[in-house]
Amino acid sequence: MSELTKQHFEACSKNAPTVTDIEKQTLHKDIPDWNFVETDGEEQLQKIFKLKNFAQAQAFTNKVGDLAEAEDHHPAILLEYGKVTVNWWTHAIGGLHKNDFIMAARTDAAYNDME
Ligand SMILES: C[C@H](O)[C@H](O)[C@H]1CNC2=NC(N)=NC(=O)C2=N1
Repeated sequence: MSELTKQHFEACSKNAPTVTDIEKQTLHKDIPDWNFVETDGEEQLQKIFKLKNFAQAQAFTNKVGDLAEAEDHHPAILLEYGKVTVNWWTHAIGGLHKNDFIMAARTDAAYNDME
């Protein structure tokens, strides 16, 4: 499990900077299966998770929802049969903050708990 999962979640104001390219590269090493995507001009982390069926995908979606509520930091989640697509970014700054990498690592841990 990535050490990032245990890192402290930082309070993030709308004046906080997005991660630098160097920070991005370093943080990405902990969550290498996540892809950088751009949606509406905002950079996001995205990963597609495979599950056995709809019920499992729904259960995983709920786990991710619980992680989000615990930190008041929310992803976009697309729930499909046997498949969940999760996007993390920080709406307040219109891009990526370290918090998004922490949430991605926690999402991976929640997925590993499903198996
Ligand atoms: C008021 C509330 O704390 C904010 O609107 C939160 C809610 N969840 C959030 N989630 C994400 N991903 N980014 C935010 O900037 C954000 N802001």
